[in-house]
Amino acid sequence: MQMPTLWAQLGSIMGSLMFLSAILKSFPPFSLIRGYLRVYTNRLTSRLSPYVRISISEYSGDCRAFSAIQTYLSDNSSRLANRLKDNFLRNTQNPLVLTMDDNEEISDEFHGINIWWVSVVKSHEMFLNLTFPKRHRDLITSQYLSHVIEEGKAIAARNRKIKLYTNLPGRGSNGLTSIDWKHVLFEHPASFDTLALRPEKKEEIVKDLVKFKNGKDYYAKMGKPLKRGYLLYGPPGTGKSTMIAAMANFLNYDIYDLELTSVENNMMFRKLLIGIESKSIMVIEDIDCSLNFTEKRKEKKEKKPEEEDEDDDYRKVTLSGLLNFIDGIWSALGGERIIVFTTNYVDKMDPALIRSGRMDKHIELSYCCYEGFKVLAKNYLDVESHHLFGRIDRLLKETEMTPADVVENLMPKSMEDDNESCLKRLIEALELVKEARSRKQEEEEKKEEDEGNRKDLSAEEEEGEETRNLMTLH
Ligand SMILES: Nc1ncnc2c1ncn2[C@@H]1O[C@H](COP(=O)(O)OP(=O)(O)OP(=O)(O)O)[C@@H](O)[C@H]1O
Ligand SMILES: [Mg+2]
Repeated sequence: MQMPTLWAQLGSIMGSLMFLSAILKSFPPFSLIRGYLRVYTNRLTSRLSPYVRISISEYSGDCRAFSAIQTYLSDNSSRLANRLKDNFLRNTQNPLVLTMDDNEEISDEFHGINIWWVSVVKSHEMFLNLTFPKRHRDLITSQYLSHVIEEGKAIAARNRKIKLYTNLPGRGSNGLTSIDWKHVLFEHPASFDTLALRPEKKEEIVKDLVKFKNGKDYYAKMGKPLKRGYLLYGPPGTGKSTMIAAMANFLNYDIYDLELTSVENNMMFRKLLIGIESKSIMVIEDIDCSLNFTEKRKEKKEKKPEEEDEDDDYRKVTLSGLLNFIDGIWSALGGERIIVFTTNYVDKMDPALIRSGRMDKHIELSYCCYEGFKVLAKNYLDVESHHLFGRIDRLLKETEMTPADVVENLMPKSMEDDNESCLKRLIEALELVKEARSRKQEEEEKKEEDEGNRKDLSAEEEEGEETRNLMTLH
C-alpha cells in the first residue's frame, strides 16, 4: 500500500515552501523569516495531518536496535520493496543481504494498522522514517517498535552464518609483522547426531553446553564471567576437531582457530584475544606442541642473553601469559566465550594448565565403540541393523580402532560397493588389527620371558661365582 497521496501532496507543497526558504537564504535579512516559515509550515502540516512521522537515526540511541530494525525491514523488503539494493555486509564472503534502497518505501501492517517506512540518507547519516496514523501513536511506539526490534534480532540470529577465523601473519604498514583474524564461512556438517561417541557421554556434553548457553542469569548471579573451558584429549582420529565443529554448529558460535606458533609475543596475543567476538569458540589445537614450541624458542633465546630485550619476558607467548589471559583479560571483555584445547598426550600437559577451574571439563575421545560404529554406519551407509553388526560389536570389544579408521573402511569405494561389502571390509580390517595386536602381545610376552630367563641365568652365574670364591677362601 502506498503512503496516502493527499499527505504526499502536502509534502510536496512543503517542499516548495522549503525551496522558497532556500532562495530567501541567500538574502541575509530574510534568514529570520525563512526560519519562521519552516517552523510554521512544519507545525501546520503536523496539526492537519492525521499521521505521525518518527525519524530514527543510525547514530542516535541504541545502534543495535537500529540494525535490528534494518534487518527486519531488509527481510520484509525482499518481499515488499520495488527496488532492491545488493549489499554485501563487510566483505564478499558474507551471504548476499538485501536491504532497502535509499528513499525506498516499505509498507507494513500491525494489528490491522498500516505503517510506512522510508530510508533516507542525509549528509552521510541514515534515517529510517516511520509514518503511521496519529490515533495509534501509543500502540506503535510501545508495541510495534519493540516487535520490530525483537523480530529483527530473531531474523539476524536465524540468518547468522558461522565463521571460521584463523590468525594469519602479514606485514603492517610499518613493515613489521602484524597479525589479524581472517575468516571464511564455516560449513562443516558435523553435529552431535553424527558424532561417534558413547550416548551417555554425548548427552553429558550436550547438557553442559545447553546449561552454558542458557546460563546468563546463573553466571551473573554467581558473579562469574560467561566462559567455559574444555580440554579434548585422545589419540589422532578420535574426533576432537569434529567435536569442535559439532559444538560450533550446536551453539551457532564462530570458531577462532588460534595458531599459537605464529604469535610472536604477548602483545600480539592480547591483540588477537581482544579481537575475538562474543558467541565464539576459541580453539588451540595440539596445545602440548604449541606450548613446547614457545618454550623451545624461549630456551634458544636464553642461550644468547646479549640479544634479549629488556622486556623480552613480557613479549614472549608463555604458558603464564596464556593462563593470565584465560583468568583475566577475556573475562573482563564479557560476552559468551568457550575455549577448547586439544591434545593427543594428556599426560604431557602442564598440570597448571589443566588443573580444575582452568579447564572446566576434560573430555576423553577414544577408540570406536559399538554405539559409535552404529552412528557411523547410519551416517555413511544409511544402515541401522545388519546381520554383520554382531561380529563387528565383538571385534570392536577385542581390539582398538579409531573412528577415523572405521570411517575409512566403511565408506563405499566404488559404485559396486554395497552395505555388505563395506561392512565386510571393516571386519577384515578389524581382524587384521586384532591379529597384529595379538602378535605384538605375544612378542612382548616372549621378550619379557627371555629377559626373565636372562636375569635368572645371570643370577645363577653370580651365585656360582660367589660359591667358588667362598670355596677358594676356605
Ligand atoms: N568421533 C567421531 N565421530 C565421527 N567421525 C569421526 C570421529 N572421529 C573421527 N571421525 C572422522 O575422522 C576424521 C578425522 O577426525 P578428527 O580430525 O576429528 O580427529 P582428531 O581427533 O581431531 O585427530 P587429530 O588428533 O589428528 O587432530 C573426521 O573427518 C571424521 O570423518
Ligand atoms: Mg584434530
